Amino acid sequence: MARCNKLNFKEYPDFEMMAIDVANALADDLSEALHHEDRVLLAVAGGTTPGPVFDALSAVDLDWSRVDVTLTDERWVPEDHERSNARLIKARLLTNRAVAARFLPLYAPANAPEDVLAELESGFATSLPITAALLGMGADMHTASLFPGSDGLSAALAPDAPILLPVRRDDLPDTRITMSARVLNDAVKKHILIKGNDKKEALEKAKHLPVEEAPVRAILSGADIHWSEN
Ligand SMILES: O=C(O)[C@H](O)[C@@H](O)[C@H](O)[C@H](O)COP(=O)(O)O
Repeated sequence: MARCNKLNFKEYPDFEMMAIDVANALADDLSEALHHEDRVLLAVAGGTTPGPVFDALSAVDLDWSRVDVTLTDERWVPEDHERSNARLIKARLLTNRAVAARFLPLYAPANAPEDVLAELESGFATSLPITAALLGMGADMHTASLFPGSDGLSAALAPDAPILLPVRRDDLPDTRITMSARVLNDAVKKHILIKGNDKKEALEKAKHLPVEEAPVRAILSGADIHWSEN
């Protein structure tokens, strides 16, 4: 993999090739870990970019019955809501061969995440650390729901942060729940999937900013960055 300013940066000629390559990389991470672990944990971002990765990954032949699948973050909306990441994952990833995987949700019916945080975290009691994480990034340098300027960010960046935290910012339509930076960064393998020149430039900029302004920095160390222009 080519190195770009010390990041493990891989550039692809098009998004389709990138999606297939990233799906294969995730499948390799999981298969390798399944040789020596009873169960493995895959954590994936939602949003608009990773759908084609999920399509390819869901068709891979591996022992999905020993795979737990969760989200790096979620919108605090019911699972049938159009902005629900769980809805996306169930439609695009937990299908085909991957239908045998076990889903660990970051949402439970309650008005606010604070009401059910303990219950949600208990789902991870025996699953952490994350075996493989597929993360995205916004042009504002957020990753998962670690948003610059949000309520909850400094707690989520703390070295002793809990597994899950609520995050709010006035301009976000939903309350978010996110895995803490500590838990995401502890993933055995981290893949960051980004598309477009604006995000490539944002990533370059992030390396020179404090983590509070560029939260993606918290998970960059050792991560493989996968980028295509279109
Ligand atoms: O559920 C989410 O929205 C995320 O986990 C979030 O961090 C996402 O990865 C970025 O916002 C990039 O989103 P896009 O892929 O839509 O650009």
